[in-house]
Amino acid sequence: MPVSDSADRTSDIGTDAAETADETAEGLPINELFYSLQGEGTLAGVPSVFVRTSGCNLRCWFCDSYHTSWEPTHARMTLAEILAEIESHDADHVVLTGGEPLLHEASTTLLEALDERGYHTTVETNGTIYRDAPIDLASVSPKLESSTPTPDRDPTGDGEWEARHEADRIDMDALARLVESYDVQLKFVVTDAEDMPEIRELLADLRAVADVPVSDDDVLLMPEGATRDRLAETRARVADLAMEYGFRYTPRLHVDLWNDAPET
Ligand SMILES: C[S@@+](CC[C@H](N)C(=O)[O-])C[C@H]1O[C@@H](n2cnc3c(N)ncnc32)[C@H](O)[C@@H]1O
Ligand SMILES: Nc1nc2[nH]cc(C(=O)O)c2c(=O)[nH]1
Ligand code: SF4
Ligand SMILES: [Mg+2]
Repeated sequence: MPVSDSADRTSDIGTDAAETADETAEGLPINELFYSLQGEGTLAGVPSVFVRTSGCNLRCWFCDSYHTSWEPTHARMTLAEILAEIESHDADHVVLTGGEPLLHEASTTLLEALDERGYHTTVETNGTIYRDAPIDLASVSPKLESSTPTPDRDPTGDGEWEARHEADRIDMDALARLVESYDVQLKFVVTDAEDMPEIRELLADLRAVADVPVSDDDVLLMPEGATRDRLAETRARVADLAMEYGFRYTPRLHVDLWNDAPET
């Protein structure tokens, strides 16, 4: 269902502090809600309902969900409306994504309601926020230095977000709590070999602080690219890097199938 044109659209939200419990009653800012195939990660190919919240605490220059981060637009939906829309599709997997879905306290309430109804839940998160919720797969995509919106790569301005993004993109405590609490896949967006030393350092730091092992099997390299043309430039290089380093490769099936169309 396209929800981005709804009349109750409000202005900018969710770019600063996490939302409070008071706001839970008002539901969630939803950019889009649609049925598709999971395009990324270990569940690639699984029919799933996607719930995309709006608002993000980071600003990756390459963000393929521009209208949840750089220019957030949304309709607020109550949890009852979201659940009814999910239940109208014949799927047992739900993917909660964004934007950054864990900014919102109400994401926990939604996940609890989905769990009660027997859904498998995947949460797509940048790994900077921990919440205690029934999450079957935490699909964590920590952001590398190559994601930072430097002035030459800023899609809207002159690098105004560079320092804040750089300061906030890794929170080792939140990452450790996520890997300790949930089944996790660590899904790194990779462009070329320059990304690899940082991935190895991040894994070493995480393994030093986390109380559970972090297997290379749970580390996925995903080619950077929001369009078929861009993926054609990055995917073979990233596949080679996965083989060289012994990590997994994940495709972006939805980009192959539907390019950059909304609600896919
Ligand atoms: C839009 S994000 C929303 C969830 C969360 N904010 C995050 O970044 O993980 C969903 C997924 O798309 C990935 N992504 C965003 N832009 C991308 C791009 N241009 N190429 C490849 N992956 C991208 C993110 O890394 C993340 O795994
Ligand atoms: N088909 C499809 N699969 C996805 N897996 C993760 C996505 C996301 O944006 O979080 C995504 C998405 O946007 N579309
Ligand atoms: S963290 Fe996710 S939603 Fe936020 S800007 Fe980066 S890719 Fe986009
Ligand atoms: Mg996507």
